[in-house]
Amino acid sequence: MSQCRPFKANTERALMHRPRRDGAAPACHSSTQTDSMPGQTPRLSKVNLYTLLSLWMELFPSNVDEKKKNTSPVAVKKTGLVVVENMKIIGLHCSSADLHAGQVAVIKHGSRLKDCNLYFSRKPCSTCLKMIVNAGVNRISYWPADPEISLQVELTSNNSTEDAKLDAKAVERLKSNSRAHVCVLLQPLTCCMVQFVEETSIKCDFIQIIEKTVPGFTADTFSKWRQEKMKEFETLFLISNEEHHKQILMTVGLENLCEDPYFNNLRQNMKELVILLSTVASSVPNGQDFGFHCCESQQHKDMHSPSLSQEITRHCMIQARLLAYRTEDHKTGVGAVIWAERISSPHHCDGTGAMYFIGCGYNAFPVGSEYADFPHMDDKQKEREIRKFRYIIHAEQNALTFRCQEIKAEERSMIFVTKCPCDECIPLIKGAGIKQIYSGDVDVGKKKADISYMKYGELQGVEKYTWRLNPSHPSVVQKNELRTVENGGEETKSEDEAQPHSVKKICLENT
Ligand SMILES: Nc1ccn([C@H]2C[C@H](O)[C@@H](COP(=O)(O)OP(=O)(O)OP(=O)(O)O)O2)c(=O)n1
Repeated sequence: MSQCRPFKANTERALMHRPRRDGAAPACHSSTQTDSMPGQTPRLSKVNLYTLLSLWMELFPSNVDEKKKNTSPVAVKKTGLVVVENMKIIGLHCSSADLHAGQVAVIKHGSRLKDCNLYFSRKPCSTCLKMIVNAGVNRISYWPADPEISLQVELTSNNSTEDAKLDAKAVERLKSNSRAHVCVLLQPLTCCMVQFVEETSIKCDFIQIIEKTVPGFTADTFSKWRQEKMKEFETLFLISNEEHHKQILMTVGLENLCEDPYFNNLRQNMKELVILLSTVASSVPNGQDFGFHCCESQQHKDMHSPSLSQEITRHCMIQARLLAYRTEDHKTGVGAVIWAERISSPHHCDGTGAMYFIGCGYNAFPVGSEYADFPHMDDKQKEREIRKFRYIIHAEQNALTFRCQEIKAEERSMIFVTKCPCDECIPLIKGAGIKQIYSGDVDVGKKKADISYMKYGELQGVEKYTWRLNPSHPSVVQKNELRTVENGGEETKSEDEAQPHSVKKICLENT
């Protein structure tokens, strides 16, 4: 039996793969979810955004401590977790060397977990589940591949497989006796979403900068990076062998999903989400030469005060890029996420080390408004009165408004925004006490009638990091030397003459 079951909130209609206690087939939504209006660009549903962020959190760059050897008798896989309260993200976590993601959430949020929805990148183990259920969470959604206590044969010995199976049984028992819904929430992506993400990723500020800087960069280069990422992520998040996947689903109590069409649909949905994540991850590539660096006037700081690692900044910017796909502005999607770095307590339980989440947002009309309430036009519309700009809340504004932690003056806090902050947002960011801005800078200095990007350049007292070629790259150093000579009034050569090809060569390895 299959039935349509609308999800609680109308903005969050979900395809719920949840085996029912009466043994019937899981509830199923036959149509594709359409969280976009006709004629609009495709948009990510909240459920899929949270799921993608949970997968991405699993890949949060590990610090040295976390890399220490796992001594558990079972193979425990690192897990990502997103905690959602009243439809707002209040936590982005991942497991550390000592603690699982669910345990981290209990330590961080305690009884505030009551009525929250949790999105795990793997089905949590019984140790975590019993505490989470006990805290009174509303719903626990998990990615239906290998669970936290791995069931993948090649990773486990005979003994540990037995322990893993015992754990899976305990989880089922906890699940059937708890008020919380423990389920798989996945929604098919809106029509053309993957194609849209690919097109917008290649046009995003970061790839545009590479394109302008690197001779010979083409769409094929991006495509190659994307294919490599896809392979890597498929190994991590999917189970290539269908039979193995079915066995895992049976063991974790998802036998209803082993039948077609549910099984095929499930695998298809999972694959598309993994492709989407790989595409977004490729849009801020981790080559050796490009990264987030302090703007020229602040460069001395870049050299002296230790800044965030490129791996972490890139990770956070990709979170912001994912958030941008929930925009309500069908021309320009922007995402923002605020993190801070704890200065006290050297013993961080979180897999994110000293970093902790403060808030996130995307550009959208005021909360609760309906599609037709406000104009959606840009500056091509002659009548200024019916343009979108006076109504839309910017990504940074939403991130600041719905933050779940205070911004502490004594700590280093940073905002990651996919686009340069505009003149409306710069005073807000500075006023909030945010210490660093990581952003795109393609529009810096742009002035339009209703939105401008003039204040960013003059902003003092906040460190500004933009995506560009490493200032210590030979070609940049040589360019600077050339400029010094120019200012000294000596004879200058053309850039091409001055830079032998071997020096200019820029590495674009996407490792
Ligand atoms: N740091 C920023 C910058 C912009 N926005 C949002 C506010 C508007 O929803 C949209 C405005 O983007 P543009 O300045 O790019 O303006 P247009 O959407 O009109 O596009 P165009 O670049 O063609 O002018 O982006 C945001 O949330 N955060």
